Amino acid sequence: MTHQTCILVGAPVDSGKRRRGCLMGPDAYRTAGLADALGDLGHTVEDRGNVRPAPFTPQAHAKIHAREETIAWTEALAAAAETSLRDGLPIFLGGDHSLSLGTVLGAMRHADAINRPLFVLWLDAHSDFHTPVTTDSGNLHGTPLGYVTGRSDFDGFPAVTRPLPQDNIAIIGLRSVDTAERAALQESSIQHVDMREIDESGIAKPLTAFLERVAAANGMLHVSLDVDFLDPAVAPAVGTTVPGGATIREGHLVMEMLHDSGLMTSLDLVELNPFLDERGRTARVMVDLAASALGRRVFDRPTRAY
Ligand SMILES: NC(=[NH2+])NCCC[C@H](N)C(=O)O
Ligand SMILES: [Mn+2]
Ligand SMILES: [Mn+2]
Repeated sequence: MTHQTCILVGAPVDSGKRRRGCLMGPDAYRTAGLADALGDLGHTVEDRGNVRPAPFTPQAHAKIHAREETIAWTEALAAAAETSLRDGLPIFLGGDHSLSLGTVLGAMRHADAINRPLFVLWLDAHSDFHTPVTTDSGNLHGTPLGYVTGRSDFDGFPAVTRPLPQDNIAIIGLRSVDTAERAALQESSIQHVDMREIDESGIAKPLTAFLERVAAANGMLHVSLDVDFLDPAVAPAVGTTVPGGATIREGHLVMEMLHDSGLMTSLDLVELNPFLDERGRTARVMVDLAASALGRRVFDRPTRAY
């Protein structure tokens, strides 16, 4: 695809779980050379710096960690997502996965405004489909898909007036799903692809099926890439490692196919915890994956029509 305006939006959200460190993510991506990698592909790159939440008053909760802070981030990031989507292809530099409560909400508002359906591709070991009531951990990074699909009990968060249809979501890479999430997911019409299915059929098959649905609906496509989608052997800098994840090549194949499809309209890079990294190697892997999603390739291939 042709040259795009890539807008880097720092989202140093660290409130979605108890282990600190994701707030350093945006600067780790900058240090690992994300802007140059995209610029080298011929794109215009605009770094808008980091979003900041409006002031909030923390309250004590028996169960939910940092609820008010996460609400403030959700509002700020929804606004940033809506604005940046008007100007180009935003890449949100996380930050933990609770940032996607905001980025997906903003993408939903933008899609509504231009009257196109929004689709979401969730690349993750986890389904992040909890609500503040079903969560065992109290960590809101496990809830963004619950929130945007309109599940109940997100009191105090911006209202989700037109929920994202479950049919418009695919989760690929699953290998850690809590009991309450599993029940809800199996009752839902979310396309959910676990590691076994990837092992048996290859990752391209379920991804192709999803991209065909996006293309047929002339959809916008928000991609949310959690570091723990990858195997911890190749991407150790994440607080919620689960063995048996995607290989580097599976990660690149997904990104290359996304680029070939021409469908991706926004991207989250989430859960990088530079405090847990080994000399920046996970940050560099994530930058390389983003570059593949924006057109870096070994050889040109005939484009596949979806
Ligand atoms: N974005 C993530 N890394 N989510 C992990 C969630 C893990 C677990 N399901 C929980 O709710 O606590
Ligand atoms: Mn996640
Ligand atoms: Mn995860």
